[in-house]
Amino acid sequence: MASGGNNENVTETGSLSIVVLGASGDLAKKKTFPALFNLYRQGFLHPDEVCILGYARTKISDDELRNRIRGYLPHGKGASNDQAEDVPKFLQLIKYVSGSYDSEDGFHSLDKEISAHELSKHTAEGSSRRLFYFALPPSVYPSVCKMIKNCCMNKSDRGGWTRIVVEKPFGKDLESAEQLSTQIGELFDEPQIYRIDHYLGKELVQNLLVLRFANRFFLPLWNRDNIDNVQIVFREDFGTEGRGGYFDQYGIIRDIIQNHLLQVLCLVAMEKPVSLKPEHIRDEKVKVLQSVIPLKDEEVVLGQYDGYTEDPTVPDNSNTPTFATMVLRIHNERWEGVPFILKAGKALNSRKAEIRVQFKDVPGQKQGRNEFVIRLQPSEAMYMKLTVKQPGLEMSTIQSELDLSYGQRYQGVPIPEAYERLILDTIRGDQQHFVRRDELKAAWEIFTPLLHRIDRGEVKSVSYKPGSRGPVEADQLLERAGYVQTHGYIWIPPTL
Ligand SMILES: NC(=O)C1=CN([C@@H]2O[C@H](COP(=O)(O)OP(=O)(O)OC[C@H]3O[C@@H](n4cnc5c(N)ncnc54)[C@H](OP(=O)(O)O)[C@@H]3O)[C@@H](O)[C@H]2O)C=CC1
Ligand SMILES: O=C1O[C@H](COP(=O)(O)O)[C@@H](O)[C@H](O)[C@H]1O
Repeated sequence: MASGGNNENVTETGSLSIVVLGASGDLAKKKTFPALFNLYRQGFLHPDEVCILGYARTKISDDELRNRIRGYLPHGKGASNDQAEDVPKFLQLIKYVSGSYDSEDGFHSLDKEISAHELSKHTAEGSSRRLFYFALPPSVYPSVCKMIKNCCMNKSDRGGWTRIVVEKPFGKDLESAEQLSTQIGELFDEPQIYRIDHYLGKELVQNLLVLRFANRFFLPLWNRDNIDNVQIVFREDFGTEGRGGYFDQYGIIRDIIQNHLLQVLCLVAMEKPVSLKPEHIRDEKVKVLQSVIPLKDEEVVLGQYDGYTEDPTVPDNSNTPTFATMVLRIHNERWEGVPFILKAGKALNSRKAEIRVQFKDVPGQKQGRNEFVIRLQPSEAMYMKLTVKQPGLEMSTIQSELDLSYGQRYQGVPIPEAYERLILDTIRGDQQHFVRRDELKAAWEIFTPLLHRIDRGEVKSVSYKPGSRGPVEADQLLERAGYVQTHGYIWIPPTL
């Protein structure tokens, strides 16, 4: 087997080449390079080991690439002096190679640059680390994998490794995803493939397993006997904004629900893994996905915001949903009968991502149900809504909260960006927070029948006003699923 990850004998030090493929693009400049910069600043990328190579078709010089990236690194207002001083040092680590994605010339040039770097660090052949980050459209993944395999691998296996990080979307449906997986799988072994889902790198998503399995509070309650419904919500207060062409081919289910929200669902619903080893965790996630029963039409609401088709890159008659609420049901002992409501929308009235676990009624208690909310963003927090006696002489009850707001509790502690953490995991060979092939397959199995029917125009999106809560039908579905909104709860933010 080729060397990859999850192997105790692999190299953790020595020359490290990080190649950003698609270096001239949006993702690279907005996410990948800033994440690398943050890792560099914190000492995770050592200047005496690392070289960063950008690769793309655009013909630009090293300096032109550096200038494109510079503005996206935290160095202006709000950045510390140290950060500003680190920028030029970091940029000097970056070189650029131009070439196409389907011819060997460019990849031979890339290999030459990598080898020159390895030689300059006196790295023995085959013991170096080579990381290829695909900030590219998936259509070119197969040819790029082939080029890397033919031209850029470690020359022999002496503890070094070659790993690839691939971005979503991994296919458009079950068949295309499986085809892509097979093509990549013929060239790389699973431990070399890091399918990134950046929601798995968010602080409070990473906290989920600790929270669930390290606290007595939750262990006995986390099941159908106590929990009435679970909502996993993603809301954005802006539309597709210049990404209409891409978005229209995918829609909100492929863009957010099939990956980000479903990954969160797995962590909320899975059983305790045998150990914290990546394979054990991923085994449990796959079991959850395989236990999801087929979606029912009456438990799906799709929406499209007014004005979406005014984008010139979107067809006038597009049925692509920019909003969806749907109920997933997990057929197992723990969750039978508990609706998992996944909700995602663009151009809504607020921006947030959260998990809301609503508990069943307490007999005779009318104040409102207990809820446990984990807010992934903005302002990471978790809070429990609970009933207490109203302070004072009278015996009356109100809803209040136990509140763990990260900004308050962990003042001055920086929360790492998702991409930063996940790239570091890749360098360390930890696949826990990456999507395995069978997981991906099971995820597509859930949504493919519905997606095909939407693509054929058999399931329609209803319209909603930008800046609203989305279609009213979605709130009606929520109510039918059993969610009871708490009225009269007022949160008073704590002051220091
Ligand atoms: N640490 C902190 O920062 C804390 C903050 N708070 C804040 O207090 C406020 C109240 O908290 P909370 O009650 O948990 O959260 P929200 O008021 O945001 O939402 C409560 C629930 O009601 C739904 N909802 C809101 N409006 C409607 C509607 N018109 N029809 C149907 N459903 C609706 C929401 O759905 P949807 O998600 O779709 O909007 C959500 O499921 C929030 O702003 C919250 O952020 C409270 C405690 C701690
Ligand atoms: O993957 C995607 O995620 C972003 C939202 O990411 P977040 O970390 O800001 O919540 C979304 O805007 C985009 O459409 C989608 O492709």
